[in-house]
Amino acid sequence: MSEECSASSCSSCGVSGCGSRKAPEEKPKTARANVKHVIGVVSGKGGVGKSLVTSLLASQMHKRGFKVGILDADITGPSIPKAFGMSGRLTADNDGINPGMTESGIKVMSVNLMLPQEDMAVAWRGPVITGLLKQFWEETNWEDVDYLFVDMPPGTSDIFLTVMQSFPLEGIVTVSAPQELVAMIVGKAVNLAHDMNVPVIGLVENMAYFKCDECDKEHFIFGEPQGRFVAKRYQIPAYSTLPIDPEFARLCDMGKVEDYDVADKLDPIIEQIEIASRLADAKKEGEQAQG
Ligand SMILES: Nc1ncnc2c1ncn2[C@@H]1O[C@H](COP(=O)(O)OP(=O)(O)OP(=O)(O)O)[C@@H](O)[C@H]1O
Repeated sequence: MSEECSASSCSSCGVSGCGSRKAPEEKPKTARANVKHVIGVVSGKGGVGKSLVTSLLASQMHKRGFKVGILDADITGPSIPKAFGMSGRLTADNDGINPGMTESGIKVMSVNLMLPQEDMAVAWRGPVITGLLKQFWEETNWEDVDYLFVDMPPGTSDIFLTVMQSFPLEGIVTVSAPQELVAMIVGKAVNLAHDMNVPVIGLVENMAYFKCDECDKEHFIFGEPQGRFVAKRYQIPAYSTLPIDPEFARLCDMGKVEDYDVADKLDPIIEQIEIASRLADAKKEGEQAQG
């Protein structure tokens, strides 16, 4: 029998018995074993469209027939449930916490699915957030997931470091807005990822241009996009641009982000994610063959 989670009654999820749940090694099985590939989506700065890109990548992978999950690690600014129009509270059972499910079937774990009201502020200190994130990873009943996308907190805070250190990230996709300053900040995240041995798979330059309905011309409002040069500078193998599109904001507000037709705009990133996964699978098979 499932019971409801409530973050208001406990520093983490508050499910009765949850706080005294046994240590991971004593649990029958963590869902972790069935999550095949974990991809982080990062940005050096807030508000550049990281959650939007996470949602679009997850939706695209799901449309390609993969089983997909999103772990919303942006604990103090969670926006994934709203973008997918999810409400209601999570449930838990003896095996762990059951993730929420989007309309199309993407699994989602987010603190906003634990709060009594979606506008309730999360003013928790770092160690509490760190504990919650580890719980999200270790104690969620993800079951079979081909690709788990982690919407990381913006910047390079201690929470960012926790995710980088505790989650088996196969690679990260970094999101930038067109201003050079933001690109420079992205460079910090990229350098940190390199230091932590996590490959940077792709760079998405969001809000790179605006396409006029009338003349069908692309206007580069913030000047010529710098992302291609940034990608080259940091040896990031895939690069995509997304336009400023009021439809994004409209669909996110309506909770219908899955309905956005991103066409082939993110294909270079998606192809690179698939290449990274194939490499990781081959590496695992090689290690298993060696015993
Ligand atoms: N290309 C775009 N065109 C129009 N609106 C956009 C675009 N990208 C993002 N937005 C809007 O900007 C807002 C911020 O986007 P989003 O939440 O994805 O940013 P974020 O980087 O995840 O922010 P934070 O890290 O602070 O949570 C949202 O309302 C989103 O709909």
